[in-house]
Amino acid sequence: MTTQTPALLIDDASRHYAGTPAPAVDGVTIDVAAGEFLALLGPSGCGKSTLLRMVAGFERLDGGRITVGGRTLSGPGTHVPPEERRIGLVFQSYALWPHMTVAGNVAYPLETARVPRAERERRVRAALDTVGLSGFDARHPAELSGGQRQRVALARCLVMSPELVLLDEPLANLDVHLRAAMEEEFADFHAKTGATMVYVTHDQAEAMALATRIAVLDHGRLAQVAAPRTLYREPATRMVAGFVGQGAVVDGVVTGPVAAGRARVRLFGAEALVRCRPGQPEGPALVCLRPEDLEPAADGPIAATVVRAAYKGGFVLVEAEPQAAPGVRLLLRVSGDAQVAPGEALRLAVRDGWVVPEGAPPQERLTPARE
Ligand SMILES: Nc1ncnc2c1ncn2[C@@H]1O[C@H](COP(=O)(O)OP(=O)(O)OP(=O)(O)O)[C@@H](O)[C@H]1O
Repeated sequence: MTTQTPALLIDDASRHYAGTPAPAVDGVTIDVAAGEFLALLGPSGCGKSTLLRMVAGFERLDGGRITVGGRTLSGPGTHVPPEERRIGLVFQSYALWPHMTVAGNVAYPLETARVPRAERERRVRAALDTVGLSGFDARHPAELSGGQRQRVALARCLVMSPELVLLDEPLANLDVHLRAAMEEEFADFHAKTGATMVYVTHDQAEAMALATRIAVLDHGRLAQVAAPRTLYREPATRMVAGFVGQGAVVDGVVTGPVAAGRARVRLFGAEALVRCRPGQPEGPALVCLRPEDLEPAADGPIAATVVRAAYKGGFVLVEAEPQAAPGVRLLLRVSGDAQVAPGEALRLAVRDGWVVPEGAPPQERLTPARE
C-alpha cells in the first residue's frame, strides 16, 4: 500500500493576533491531495483569509505546521518566506501593473526569476492560451474587462507552474454574470493545469460549483471538511446546516430505532423517518430539513400555516410555520402553478431529513473528484 504525501498539509495550525480576544485560526487540520480543489468557506471574520495568508507565508503561525509536498514551510522554528514557497497567488484585486502590457504582466515573475527570453516568451504564450487570452498580449490592463483582468492574473500565476495556487475571493469584485462565466473559467483552469487549489470564498454557491471538497470555518475552527454533496446532505454541526444550503434546523427527539443510517424522530408532535450517523443516540436532537425534504400532502401529519410565498420562476418557495412550534420557519418548494398565499393552512409530510450529529468528529477524508 502506498500513502501519498498530501500536496498541502495544514496541521493543527493556529494564529492569535495580539490584542484580540480569541484566535483568528484555532487548531485547524486539513490535508489537501494533489490536484484537489479545496474551498475555504465561512462567514465574514471566521478566519479564511488568515488561514490562506498563513499558507502563503504572509502570516506566521502561533502553533502547528504547514507543509507543501512534504516540505515544512511553517512550523516550530521554521518560516520559509513567501517568495520561496513556489505558491501561486490570485487575489480579488488583480494587482496588475497598469503601465505594462498583458504579456509584460504575465512575463514579470519569469523575469524576476531570470528565465531566458525565448523560454519566457513560450511560457507567456502558453499561459495566455490556457486562460483564453491569446492575441491580447499588447493590451494594457485599462483596455480589458474585469473578467479579462482576472484571467491575466491567473495567467501570471500559472506561468510559474506553481505546485499550489491560493485564490482569495478572486470573483468578489465582478458582477453576477461575469462571476458565473469566471466560475467556468476557474473550473477549466483547474482541469487543464491539474494544479492543487485552495479557494477562499464566503459564497456557498461558488464553493459548491467549484470545489472537490469544502472546509467550513466557524470562529477560527474547522467545523467540517467534506465533498459539497456530503456537506449539504450531512452537515456535522448546526452552523454548517444553517450556513450551507437552505432549509431549517429544528428541535426533534430521536425515538429510535436507529439502524442502517436511519432513525425515527418526533418532529412537531409527528413521527418521521430521517437519515442519521450510525450510533446516533436516542433523545433530543437537531434535525436539518431541506426544502426538498418537505412536501405538502393532504394527509401530512404536520399542520402548518403559510407565512410567505415567493414565486421563483418554475416553483414557489414557501415559508411555513408549524402550528405546534410558533416562530419556527420551514422552507419548501411547491409547483409554480400552485396558488399559495400567506395565512393559508397547509399539511406537510416529511420525506427526508438529517439528524445533525453535533459533537461528532468533524474530519472526513475523501480522495479528490470522488463523492
Ligand atoms: N492583522 C490583523 N490584526 C488583528 N486582527 C485581525 C487581523 N486580520 C484579521 N484579524 C481578525 O481575525 C479574524 C479573522 O479574520 P479573517 O480576515 O481571516 O476572516 P475572513 O473569514 O477572511 O473574513 P472576510 O470574509 O470578511 O474576509 C477577524 O476577527 C479579524 O477581525
